[in-house]
Amino acid sequence: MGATTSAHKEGMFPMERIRAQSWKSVLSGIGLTTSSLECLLAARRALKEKLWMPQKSKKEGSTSNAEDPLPHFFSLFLPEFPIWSSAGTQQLKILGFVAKGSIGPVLKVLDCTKASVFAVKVLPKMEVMRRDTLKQCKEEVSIQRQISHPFIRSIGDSWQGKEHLFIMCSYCSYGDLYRLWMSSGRFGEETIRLFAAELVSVLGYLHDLGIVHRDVKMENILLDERGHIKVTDFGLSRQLRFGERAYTICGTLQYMAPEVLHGGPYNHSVDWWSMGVLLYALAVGKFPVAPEKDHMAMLESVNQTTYDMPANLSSSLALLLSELLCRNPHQRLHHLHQFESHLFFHGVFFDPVVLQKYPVDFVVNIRKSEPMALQELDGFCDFDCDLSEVLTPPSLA
Ligand SMILES: Nc1ncnc2c1ncn2[C@@H]1O[C@H](COP(=O)(O)OP(=O)(O)OP(=O)(O)O)[C@@H](O)[C@H]1O
Repeated sequence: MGATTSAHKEGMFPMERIRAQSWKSVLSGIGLTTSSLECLLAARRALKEKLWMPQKSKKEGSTSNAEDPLPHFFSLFLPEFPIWSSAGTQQLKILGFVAKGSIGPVLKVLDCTKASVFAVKVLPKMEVMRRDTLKQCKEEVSIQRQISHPFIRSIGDSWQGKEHLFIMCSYCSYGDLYRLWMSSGRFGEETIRLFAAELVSVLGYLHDLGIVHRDVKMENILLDERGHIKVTDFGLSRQLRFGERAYTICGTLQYMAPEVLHGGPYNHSVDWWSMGVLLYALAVGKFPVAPEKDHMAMLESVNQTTYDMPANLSSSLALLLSELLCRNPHQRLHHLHQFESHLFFHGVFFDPVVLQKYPVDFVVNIRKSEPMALQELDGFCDFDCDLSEVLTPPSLA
């Protein structure tokens, strides 16, 4: 549900942006041309031959390849993804398959040297290139390395093998908010208040650093073993200097603010709109505006729909939702002090230490009765093997 999209065309007018969607222009946008992609593929083929036929090279009397230039298929992903030898991953034991990400699977692993469990996101390099998400993957790692917050999933390590990129981070045993919402339906206002306060604390922190997340949605909010949130997926995030505006149509259609759907200009306020969509769905059990086939139709729908505010919502929550789902970004709530003084948050301290003090009973109780199922991965011994052969088709479909 809710696929993430990005137009990758900052600084252009909407119609130009749409016309410029040919794959050549997309490639040039990340510094790759058609011929450089061909070079890349050739380099990859040559590399494969070299790596997969070491015996043959030795027999033919080839010397050490230590002076060879770094093949493209490695250097493209540096420095965010350093090269690890397979020996480097030997202390990692794969415990199971967690979920299917948009590009590749997420695995649960045990780091035997630290005796701790992590999640490893596995991104096939060819798929990253094919989908033009190289910049996104590198951005995800570099932004996550700059930030540290109790309600943001921390990144442990990132590296590359022959075929894949790997991002290792703290493991969130209760899955994501979307799965919880699907299994439980509407949330009570106490739980919404806590999640909303935690999310306000994260977005306030990011915005103070100039970072706009641009893909706030239930699937990108993980839950730790005490039920607290861990915001993830910084692949579409961007740092905006003071007064700077963005223009890229990106994010997840149903969560996009009208000014994003319009093609900008927009700023950090778009994250507050997305938070409004998310809280509305948690409280009401459905999205404020039904999904449409593309961003033009979605914009029309967002501009025309007057969303229902069910009578059973408290007036303070209804007020908060309407102030977040405000089409005019200048009138939308966007300052921490506006939340601190809001009726819905009466008595709430926006301090992560205080917010984390108690486990979130609602989450813990649901997860106790419905533990997360992990698919076992028999025979998965090499991190860099062909994943499609190891994972059964239904989970990767
Ligand atoms: N650290 C983690 N602990 C537990 N589960 C995780 C973790 N990271 C990711 N997941 C699970 O894997 C899913 C996909 O992860 P993630 O969102 O990082 O991948 P993605 O490829 O960026 O997907 P998308 O672009 O669709 O958001 C998450 O929705 C979540 O269910």
